[in-house]
Amino acid sequence: MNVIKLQNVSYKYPLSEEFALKEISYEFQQGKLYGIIGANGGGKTTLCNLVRGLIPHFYQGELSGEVLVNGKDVRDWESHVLATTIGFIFQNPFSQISGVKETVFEEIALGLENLGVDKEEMIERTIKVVKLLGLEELIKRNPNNLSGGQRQRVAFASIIVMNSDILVIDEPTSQLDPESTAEVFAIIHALKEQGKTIMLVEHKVDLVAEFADEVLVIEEGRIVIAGPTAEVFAKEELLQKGASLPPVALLGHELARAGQPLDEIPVTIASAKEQIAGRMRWTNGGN
Ligand SMILES: Nc1ncnc2c1ncn2[C@@H]1O[C@H](COP(=O)(O)OP(=O)(O)OP(=O)(O)O)[C@@H](O)[C@H]1O
Repeated sequence: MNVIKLQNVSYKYPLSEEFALKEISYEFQQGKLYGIIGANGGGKTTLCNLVRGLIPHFYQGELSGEVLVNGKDVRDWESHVLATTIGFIFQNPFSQISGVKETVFEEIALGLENLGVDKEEMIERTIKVVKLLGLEELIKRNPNNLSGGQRQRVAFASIIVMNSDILVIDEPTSQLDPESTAEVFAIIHALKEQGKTIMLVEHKVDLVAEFADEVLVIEEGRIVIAGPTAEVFAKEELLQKGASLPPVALLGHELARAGQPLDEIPVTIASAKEQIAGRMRWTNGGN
């Protein structure tokens, strides 16, 4: 079942000459993780803003085509209802903390409090998310005194507690160190396992290759390549589209050029290891 359907969507920001999105059509299926990649200024954030209803509810501009969320056009959704249907996490962990709460626990519960959720239920749901993300040690801390990685995990908790089935995540690790990045991807993976539909804008293509079911490459407002992750990253022409390839895929292409092709272009480390180990067994057997 598709939860988001874009049909021939074009969009131009107010006062802008150029369309930021051009004739975009794609269906996002329930429970899948979609990696969105491409060069800077291609339109990835604009696509996120469209799906979460900021376009056209906040940004006016010129919008044509259909944008359906759970079968209903974004133009017909009330923006506050759409905001709880789609959870949104963005790149700057520092601007995602409200600044009005003194403990991490209260910060995570804030969205539920704003919705007027019953206190007992609010505490119960917050405790569940704290446990899920292993944030027990942080709950009494002041959210304003956390590191970037800790803030991003609290931002995820604040969204997860709302129980949205669709999550739009825009470059969540761009300001994080490798350790915090790994923690954030573990959370994203767990959310996918729970059946959430996830749109993830991410420049780190090796992580997209590990976790995404499908990948969309966006260049100058158009989807130029899209499909199952292994198929998309096997295409070397991605490099001409302003996107990069996971290092193992580059290795696969190099080996093919050197006349030693693997059975298929690997896009994950596991697949590369398996194929290279298989090749070594074969070589040793041949000696
Ligand atoms: N509020 C705005 N008003 C006018 N034009 C905008 C606005 N926001 C973005 N744009 C333009 O729309 C185009 C797409 O921008 P967008 O931020 O969606 O790209 P992106 O792929 O997310 O880039 P990045 O990887 O740098 O975040 C760019 O040409 C950008 O200058």
